[in-house]
Amino acid sequence: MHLLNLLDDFPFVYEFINKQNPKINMITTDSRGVVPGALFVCVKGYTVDGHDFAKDAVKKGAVCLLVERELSEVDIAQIKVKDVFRALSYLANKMYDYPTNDLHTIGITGTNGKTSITYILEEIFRKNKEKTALIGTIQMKIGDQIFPIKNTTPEPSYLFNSFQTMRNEKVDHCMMEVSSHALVEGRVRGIDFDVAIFTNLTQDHLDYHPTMTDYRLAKERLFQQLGNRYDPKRPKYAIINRDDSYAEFFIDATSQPVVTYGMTSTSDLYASDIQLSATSTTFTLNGMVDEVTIKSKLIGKFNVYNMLAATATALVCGVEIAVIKAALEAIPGVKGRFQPVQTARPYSVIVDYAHTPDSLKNVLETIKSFVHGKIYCVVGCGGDRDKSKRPLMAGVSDTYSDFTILTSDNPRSEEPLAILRDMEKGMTTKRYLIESDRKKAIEQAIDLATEEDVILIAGKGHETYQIIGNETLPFDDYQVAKDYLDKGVK
Ligand SMILES: CC(=O)N[C@H]1[C@@H](OP(=O)(O)OP(=O)(O)OC[C@H]2O[C@@H](n3ccc(=O)[nH]c3=O)[C@H](O)[C@@H]2O)O[C@H](CO)[C@@H](O)[C@@H]1O[C@H](C)C(=O)N[C@@H](C)C(=O)N[C@H](CCC(=O)O)C(=O)O
Ligand SMILES: Nc1ncnc2c1ncn2[C@@H]1O[C@H](COP(=O)(O)OP(=O)(O)OP(=O)(O)O)[C@@H](O)[C@H]1O
Ligand SMILES: N[C@H](CCC[C@H](N)C(=O)O)C(=O)O
Ligand SMILES: [Mg+2]
Repeated sequence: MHLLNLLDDFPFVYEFINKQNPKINMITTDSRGVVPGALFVCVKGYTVDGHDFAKDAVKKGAVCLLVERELSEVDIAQIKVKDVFRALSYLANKMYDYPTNDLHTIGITGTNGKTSITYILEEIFRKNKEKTALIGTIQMKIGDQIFPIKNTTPEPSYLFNSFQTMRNEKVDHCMMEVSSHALVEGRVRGIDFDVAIFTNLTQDHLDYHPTMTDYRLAKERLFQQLGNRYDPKRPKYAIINRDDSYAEFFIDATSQPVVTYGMTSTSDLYASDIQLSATSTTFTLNGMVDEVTIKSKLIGKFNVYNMLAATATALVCGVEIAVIKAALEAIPGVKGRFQPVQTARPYSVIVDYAHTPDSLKNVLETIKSFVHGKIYCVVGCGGDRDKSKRPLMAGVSDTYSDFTILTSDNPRSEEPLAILRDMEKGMTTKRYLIESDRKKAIEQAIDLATEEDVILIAGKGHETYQIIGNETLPFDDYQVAKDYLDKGVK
């Protein structure tokens, strides 16, 4: 597409510097990804300013810049706007030909459960013989093709480009996690979501959002955006966890039809007769469907909520309940979410991604409901992230497990022991030790465990790295535990 074409109905105030009409092949916010014919968007980041990379971009063949200030040192076309992010989502949407207008897109927001729900929905839609795509914390997937991802919710040029590929590949449903950061930064503006799901809201990211109210308002934006583009053939739905104490805010935030889920009959879709065990979860679905019993391999009450969200979504998308039941009963689990480490030992080791006080509490409560021995919890908190959750997470571990090993998560730029001292403030008993080396911490927990105990290794789930300082080192909780368990040591 030529630049003038891209700009012909540009709805923002702008200044056209070095007016030219080059052909644009792609849009990117990262100079390192520029190819000849690129439009390079200069983003003022938290750490560096993209405007400083404009010259690099030009050297690599960029033919146009989207800027917030005029750059006198380059002589290619520049579009100067007040807010590059706003302009970026508009231009990327147009450049890739409004891909979500023809792609069923499901957005999921909330503190916990987003990744889990994308995979449950993938299983359901695939059982329904559909082609799926998903975007989230672990990866982006189009059919069976896997693409690495930097953020849970990527920035608009990457997103709309990916949506175009999905549309070309005839994807029926794309499920994507929508983080609160993405909503604040406008990464998802212009996406025509068919369904927006709210899972829950509990403390996290208070480094980024000043208060819980700001955090909630960020998440509400997904529901305000729902139905911004009206298409009578594409009805919109907001799927909301009625049991969450913030549910009413999300119901009020949308003017589209609302479907609620929960564990009482006040919800449109609800679960009853919930039976939890170490290897399966059984419950009955009611409300939108005639009583249907589900026996799933997904463990814990929180996963019943995730299955309810996915079921309500699949129902409004027209999937038969028999197909949904078959999928819920088939899905083996989600990587790094309540994932047991395969071992012949007489105790269990579970790897989980709980990195908030609420998710840790849920997971430990679940283990408590079936454990016969003791619970050992290996847990840390990420550096350069919400500091106020550190003592809370340690306190949860102290309350719900028998023994805690406080260790490093991804310390990033922080001193590992300083993070652990913050966590230690939440411990009220002496049933813990501190070991900043995560490998040693996992091995110590295994050394301590005896018959019928459960070790929970929390916080890093699927992650295959550990970020210490500026280095990203290989590290995989599952593999570290498995290697030690397999060594024949006790
Ligand atoms: C706080 C935050 O959201 N930061 C995001 C932000 O980073 P930043 O502002 O520091 O960017 P920067 O490094 O200063 O760079 C500014 C610009 O210069 C560009 N640049 C930079 C270097 C270069 O050589 N050339 C170049 O063009 C960059 O591509 C960028 O466009 O823009 C970057 C590019 O899009 C993101 O990768 C980065 O996410 C970082 C990695 C991050 O950790 N974000 C987290 C907090 C986040 O967004 N998390 C949520 C999930 C939360 C959850 O669900 O739990 C998420 O959606 O991932
Ligand atoms: N519905 C839920 N309610 C509370 N906790 C949950 C729920 N689902 C999962 N969890 C817990 O939260 C952890 C993270 O789950 P998941 O990855 O699905 O959430 P997420 O919302 O994608 O997280 P992130 O914000 O990091 O992307 C799980 O490992 C589990 O401990
Ligand atoms: N999306 C979350 C993931 C946290 C995972 C935890 N392992 C950490 O690194 O803090 C974040 O960026 O805050
Ligand atoms: Mg996620």
